[in-house]
Amino acid sequence: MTRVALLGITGRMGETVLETAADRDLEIVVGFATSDVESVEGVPVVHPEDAAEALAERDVDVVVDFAVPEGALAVAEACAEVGVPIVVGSTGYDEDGIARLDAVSEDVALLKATNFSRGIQVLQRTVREAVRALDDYDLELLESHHNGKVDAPSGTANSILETIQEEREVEPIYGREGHAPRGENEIGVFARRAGDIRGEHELILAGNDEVLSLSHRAEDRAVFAAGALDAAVWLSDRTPGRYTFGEVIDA
Ligand SMILES: NC(=O)C1=CN([C@@H]2O[C@H](COP(=O)(O)OP(=O)(O)OC[C@H]3O[C@@H](n4cnc5c(N)ncnc54)[C@H](OP(=O)(O)O)[C@@H]3O)[C@@H](O)[C@H]2O)C=CC1
Ligand SMILES: O=C(O)C1=N[C@H](C(=O)O)C[C@H](O)C1
Repeated sequence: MTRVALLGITGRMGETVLETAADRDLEIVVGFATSDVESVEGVPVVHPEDAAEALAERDVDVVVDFAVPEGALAVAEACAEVGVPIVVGSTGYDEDGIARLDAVSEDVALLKATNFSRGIQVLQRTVREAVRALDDYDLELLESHHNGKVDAPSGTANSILETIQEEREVEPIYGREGHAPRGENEIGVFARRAGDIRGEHELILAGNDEVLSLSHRAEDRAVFAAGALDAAVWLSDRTPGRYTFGEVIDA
């Protein structure tokens, strides 16, 4: 049975991962969070500062992160110290954060994905094909999330943008106002925050008297939790390096 540590155990995703783990052949043996709570659903909660000690003491096989970059980096560096693989689900990294994750992956297996739904993985492949085939169509990207989300645009929207930029030179414009004629290579990127929307992403490609819309809607956070736990089990016995969720799906 895979022994998992859960970073962000007190959060929205933490709660869903605990529920999803209950039906699987794995055990959440410790959680990390900065709040002053002793346990969540019977799982002991430890401050990220004490992560290295807790990972070793509780014989953890793999860490799953749904927190914030600051906390994830601290725990990822503890993973590197004690040799525990980590699945990184938190979003909102800057260049320095990405470089620190790369350094961690020299010592342990690290899998980072901005979205653990299988549908988004397929959407990404479809986006690449559509952008290649319709190479002169205008592109616009929209994402919608719950009102508690702190990073914008979403990690997934940024990943979709990266895929597009691998195929075509585009200049992202984050919202428009006033006199704002569309530049030839622009891609408008828009973020909505409302209610408890689980996560919606849409790319439109428009030209030649038609509009192609590629979209995805997560209906429950369980889709992300399930994907992350699949990734955790898959990653737990891998050698050091960077891995992708696409590899888990294709395995
Ligand atoms: N890759 C994917 O498929 C998905 C990614 N996400 C990402 O997961 C992250 C969490 O989302 P969500 O659960 O909605 O967010 P919440 O705000 O509900 O939860 C955040 C969690 O992080 C913890 N936390 C906050 N600050 C720190 C810190 N400095 N060190 C350690 N832990 C900390 C919080 O606990 P406390 O305050 O007690 O420390 C809490 O448990 C976000 O980045 C989101 O974008 C979300 C869904 C899917
Ligand atoms: O914060 C969320 O909720 C989500 N975050 C991820 C992101 O930033 O793309 C994935 C998903 O859309 C839900």
